[in-house]
Amino acid sequence: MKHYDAIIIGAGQAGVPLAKKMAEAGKKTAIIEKRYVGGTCINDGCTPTKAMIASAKAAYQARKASELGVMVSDVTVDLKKIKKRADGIVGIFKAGAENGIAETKGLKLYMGEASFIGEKEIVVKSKDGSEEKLSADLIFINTGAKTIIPDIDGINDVDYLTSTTILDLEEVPEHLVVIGGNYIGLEFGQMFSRFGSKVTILEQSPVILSKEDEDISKAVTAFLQEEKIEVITGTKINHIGWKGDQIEISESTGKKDKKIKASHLLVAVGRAPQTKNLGLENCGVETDEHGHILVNDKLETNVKGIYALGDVKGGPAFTHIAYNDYTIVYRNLIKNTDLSTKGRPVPYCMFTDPQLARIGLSEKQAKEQQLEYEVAVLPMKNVARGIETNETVGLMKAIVDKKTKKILGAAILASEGGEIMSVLQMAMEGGITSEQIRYRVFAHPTYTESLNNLFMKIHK
Ligand SMILES: Cc1cc2nc3c(=O)[nH]c(=O)nc-3n(C[C@H](O)[C@H](O)[C@H](O)COP(=O)(O)OP(=O)(O)OC[C@H]3O[C@@H](n4cnc5c(N)ncnc54)[C@H](O)[C@@H]3O)c2cc1C
Ligand SMILES: NC(=O)c1ccc[n+]([C@@H]2O[C@H](COP(=O)([O-])OP(=O)(O)OC[C@H]3O[C@@H](n4cnc5c(N)ncnc54)[C@H](O)[C@@H]3O)[C@@H](O)[C@H]2O)c1
Repeated sequence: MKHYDAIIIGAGQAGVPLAKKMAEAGKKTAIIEKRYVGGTCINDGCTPTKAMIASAKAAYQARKASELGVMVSDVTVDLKKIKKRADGIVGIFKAGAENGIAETKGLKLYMGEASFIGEKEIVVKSKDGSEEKLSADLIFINTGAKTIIPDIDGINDVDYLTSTTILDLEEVPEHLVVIGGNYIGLEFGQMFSRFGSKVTILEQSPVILSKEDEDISKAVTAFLQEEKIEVITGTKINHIGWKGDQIEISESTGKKDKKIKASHLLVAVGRAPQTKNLGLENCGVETDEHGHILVNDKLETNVKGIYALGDVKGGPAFTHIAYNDYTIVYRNLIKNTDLSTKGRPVPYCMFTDPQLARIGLSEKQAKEQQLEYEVAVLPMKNVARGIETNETVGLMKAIVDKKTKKILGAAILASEGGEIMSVLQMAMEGGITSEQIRYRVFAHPTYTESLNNLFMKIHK
């Protein structure tokens, strides 16, 4: 059995940089990957979807170009070409991650599926059937998550798509029905609508984006409906089956029963941690009832020397959180810091157009916590930059502590919302108040400049 100082299971957003840094710090390190180096983000998540969303936006803007006095006729979409571009970008990013591993001295990549056979012992099973046993003093689990297939009658009899397999389509679906009205459902739903599909979103909660404030959820629903996307909420799907060459979805909303026929069905109801086949019973690492690995705020499991990072440990499932997990674990182990995940900001951005970017508390959460707060709202139709660029859909909203005027949270539903939100995140981290932002000088005419006007709602 080969012994290492450190083994990383999963070459995802935490695993790759952690493996490189551990090896550079002089630790004999192995990283094991069962599928593609780079994990979900690079291969089937952020990278291909954001590349394809850029194509969808180009199609949308070309159709709207006449509003800006630019005449474009016959906008057509070539999904094969869009896919080729996205695949090309994925290829470059993946090769970058692979080369980074190959060029790091003291780091060995094993391609195969890892599972525990003892507390600090692992077997790697390769696709060719060969097996190798490894052991290490430190083990880091970064195995990510995969699509949940809900327990709906008949679903396994039809050819449904997931966020991974939908990336292989080369023809635009005639009618795409999406189960789930959150990040994946809405990003793909709007993308394919802009490519030319009829799109229906089916969400079981009374609203889409049910964790967000009501005004935000309503505003997103409104712009999706404006683009002719059908949004059905409060639905219960009773059965899914074939009807000729179409997929038939039988659902009830309230007392109304409906059958919807679709050429394609996308399942986007969340993701589950990849812990089932890890043999955790052999090392004693504990999980919660959903299979997420239980960790403390230093990302240590209940077994000394075994850590879990990224999606597999539950909580917010974003690339930047997985990456931040690596920086915490690495610095604590190698740089003797005492960092934790406690109180770290959790920004996120849904890449619909306009983007929905969030940081800190929502109004709903501020109310639940019985905080004394004020709310500032600025519609994008009142933002100079938005008017000039013809991007007037959405709103900026901030929650401010009534006494200290510190920003508690923000929702920026705007073109480049993610960038605007990051400015507010920095203000929150630096303790800059809403009153200071109200009077700060920002370059004109930028979206950020409108933060003056947003906080004018409070500091009149
Ligand atoms: C369609 C889609 C779009 C997304 N868009 C965004 C976005 O815009 N922004 C954002 O922040 N996040 C986005 N996400 C989420 C983001 O991709 C994840 O949060 C992120 O990839 C998590 O990183 P990770 O390192 O925890 O896991 P992953 O990146 O999933 O990596 C885990 C790796 O472990 C490997 N593995 C699993 N089990 C084993 C085993 N037993 N042995 C060996 N290897 C194993 C897997 O093959 C995988 O390569 C998106 C996700 C999806 C699905
Ligand atoms: N831009 C981004 O940061 C981004 C983009 C895509 C994905 N992601 C990550 O991917 C993860 C998964 O995203 P997701 O959208 O699949 O999951 P999600 O858990 O965020 O949302 C799933 C939605 O499906 C609904 N749902 C569940 N069962 C249903 C049913 N039977 N019928 C109808 N609706 C049902 C839920 O109510 C919920 O609204 C998220 O945790 C997110 O962090 C992030």
